[in-house]
Amino acid sequence: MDIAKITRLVGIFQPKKWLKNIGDSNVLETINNKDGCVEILIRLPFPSLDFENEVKTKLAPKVALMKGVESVEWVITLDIATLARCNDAPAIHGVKNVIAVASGKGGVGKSTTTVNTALALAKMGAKVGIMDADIYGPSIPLMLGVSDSRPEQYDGNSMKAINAHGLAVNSIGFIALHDQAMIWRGPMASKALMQLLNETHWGELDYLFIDMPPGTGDIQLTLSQNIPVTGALIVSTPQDVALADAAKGISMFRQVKVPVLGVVENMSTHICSNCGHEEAIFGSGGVVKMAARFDTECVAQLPLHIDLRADIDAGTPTVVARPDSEFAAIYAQLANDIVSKMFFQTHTISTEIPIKLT
Ligand SMILES: Nc1ncnc2c1ncn2[C@@H]1O[C@H](COP(=O)(O)OP(=O)(O)OP(=O)(O)O)[C@@H](O)[C@H]1O
Repeated sequence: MDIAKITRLVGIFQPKKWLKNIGDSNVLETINNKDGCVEILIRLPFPSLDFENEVKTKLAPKVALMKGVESVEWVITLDIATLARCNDAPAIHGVKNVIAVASGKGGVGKSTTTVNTALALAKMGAKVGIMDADIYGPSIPLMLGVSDSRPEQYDGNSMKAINAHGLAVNSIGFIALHDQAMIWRGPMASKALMQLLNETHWGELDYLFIDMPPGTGDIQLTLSQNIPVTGALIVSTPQDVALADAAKGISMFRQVKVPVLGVVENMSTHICSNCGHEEAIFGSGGVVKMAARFDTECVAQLPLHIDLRADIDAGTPTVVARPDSEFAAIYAQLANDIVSKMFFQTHTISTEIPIKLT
């Protein structure tokens, strides 16, 4: 059996599409050969459903047909890269990459999208967390079924993130009464949220999602400037009023040089749970058009469906409650697309010694 040929085959297959620079992160780790039983170890810098699918459908059959190859075992492991943060902001202790999820308008499904996408990414093997920064409606604890929990003290001066469905979670709702948080002035709210971010012991995370407060005011602007964000995801419904606000969100992130990963169209159509009839109650095609106008793209379309609402209200989001559903598949593809986009649109940095903001 010709190991060099297998190496070449894997080499030709992967750097073209999967890596900007093969020297950046060696995807092909080793090939072991024991009497025709080949073990191919691949190390990916981000979780990828697409890569696994292509290995299975395109590469594996070619290797299996090679002379002298009796059997092949593919081992795909993750060694998630730390990517450049906007404005070179200092890192959050233990956190490799930060994804801000924002919406211009409230109630469009930003938290629902955050929770399901984070869970989908965790299912793909990444270590994921969520910080609920939505002072106007901190709903993440409820959505993950941990609203009665409280973060424990850690090290005397920080709190330990709660574990919910395998995610590390902390919420402004755990530490401030809802009515109290809502009336905070801009600087007070931003300070409290930065404290929550930096004084939480997140553990080792590959990706931390930040569920931002809706809107594009002072608080949101200050947060986008101070949080070491790798990329931002915008959520909108296809309705004109929501789109106008989502466009303001894109402009806000661009102003502070945060790369926008794309726009999720939530409540794209309504699917009747009785007859399956699909209707574009908020209009159709709005997000695709708006995203194109702002030189970004619509990264996913989720319908308005009773299961998505009922699952999350019960504290078991759809990705967990119905892992084989079409909705779970859409969130998995969304998670897949944003992490690969982040990887390709920026550069890898070393995991530096983090400096805490106070
Ligand atoms: N695709 C969907 N299908 C059905 N219900 C949905 C969908 N997306 C969101 N919802 C429901 O709509 C309500 C608002 O969603 P969510 O809290 O995620 O919005 P939000 O944008 O985070 O709101 P806020 O502005 O309060 O932060 C929730 O009850 C949620 O369950």
